[in-house]
Amino acid sequence: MKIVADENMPLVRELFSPYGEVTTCPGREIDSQQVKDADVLLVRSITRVNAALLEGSRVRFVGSATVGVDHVDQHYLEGRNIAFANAPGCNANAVVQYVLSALFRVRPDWLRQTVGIVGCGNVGGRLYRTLKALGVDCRCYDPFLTVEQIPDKCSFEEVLDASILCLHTPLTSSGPHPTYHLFDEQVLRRFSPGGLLLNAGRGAVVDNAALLELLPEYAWQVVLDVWENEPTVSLPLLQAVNIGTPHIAGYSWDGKINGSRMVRDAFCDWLGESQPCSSEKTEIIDLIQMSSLGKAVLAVYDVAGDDRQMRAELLGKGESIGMAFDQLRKSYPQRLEFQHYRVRGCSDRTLEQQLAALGFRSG
Ligand SMILES: NC(=O)C1=CN([C@@H]2O[C@H](COP(=O)(O)OP(=O)(O)OC[C@H]3O[C@@H](n4cnc5c(N)ncnc54)[C@H](O)[C@@H]3O)[C@@H](O)[C@H]2O)C=CC1
Ligand SMILES: O=C(O)C(=O)[C@H](O)COP(=O)(O)O
Repeated sequence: MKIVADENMPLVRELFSPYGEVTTCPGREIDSQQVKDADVLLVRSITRVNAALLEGSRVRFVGSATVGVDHVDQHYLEGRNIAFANAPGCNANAVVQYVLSALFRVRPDWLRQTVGIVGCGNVGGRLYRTLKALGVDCRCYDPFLTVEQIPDKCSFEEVLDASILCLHTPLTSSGPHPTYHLFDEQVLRRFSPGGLLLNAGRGAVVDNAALLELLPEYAWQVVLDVWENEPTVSLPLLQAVNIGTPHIAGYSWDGKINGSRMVRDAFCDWLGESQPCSSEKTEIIDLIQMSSLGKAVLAVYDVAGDDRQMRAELLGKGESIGMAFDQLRKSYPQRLEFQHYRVRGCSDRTLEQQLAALGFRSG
């Protein structure tokens, strides 16, 4: 069996070589020539999977080690009887931890403010439960969920009244509630001046040109992990935001490995074989002298480092912005999630409980 895979899918050789011959290449270079005699195609979000790529190939299974599926023409795959699997929820912890880091970095007193969450699935729902455990006032907009699923469900108008807005929707352009440019000029103008807007869903959920134009007037704080027209992001917008990162919110090591494993497991199901079990030991790192929640979060993951690197690599790059953006993602350092950290010697009971709510170990 011939398996063609994005080289940025960690452990792909270890996980898939028991089933066939694995060839890897950069995701943006996967083309119809490379896949024409492949049986299996494994991608991440940067490979467009559609008729142009697959027509005439013998691909029977497509796996995407991602949550988002806007790069995959699932309708085409169904029509051609090509099996498809993605990795729902694989990196939800990573994105929640990115959000916490960004909030502590940009607005240290955010715990006392109202946080609006738009899109309350694996990421937004986990963020909601984490914030509730910390006692934060939340309101949630997700037209596909019930109030039983999300007790603080509210209308779109109400979510726009929050002082902090976190966007975690997929990118959709059809259906009853499409998200493409959901935050267009008119909607952005309804968001409180001085509010904090964070987008870690998909870039085009926010009209980036409108955001850039309105920013001076509304003095929002802005955190963007995702951008319209990635990898060619708008440099004026990067300069205008408080935190800008190269679509790495979900890039914890755990999240990326989960993605690869979930696709491998779905592939085994498709083959009708049992899923191999993994017996990996969790690496534990000790943290000491953590006097506050913000200190612990930023000690483990400080989003400001990713922001600095993005500015250093992209600003002044001219035509090679896209290459620099992709390179930052490809060479992203190993980032371990909070569950790998044990906080020692914490004498404050409330802080200990809050750390536990975020997934830190105690001991
Ligand atoms: N920045 C990054 O690294 C990452 C970005 N993502 C993006 O974030 C999105 C969300 O991830 P998950 O929570 O894991 O997906 P999910 O599929 O579990 O949840 C998405 C939620 O958005 C809701 N939704 C859909 N349309 C909506 C609308 N018009 N208004 C409000 N809510 C709407 C759905 O009902 C669902 O509950 C993904 O589709 C992906 O595009 C996901 C992981 C990492
Ligand atoms: O899972 C998703 O959806 C994401 O946005 C991923 O974190 C994107 O990572 P790549 O697939 O672009 O490496």
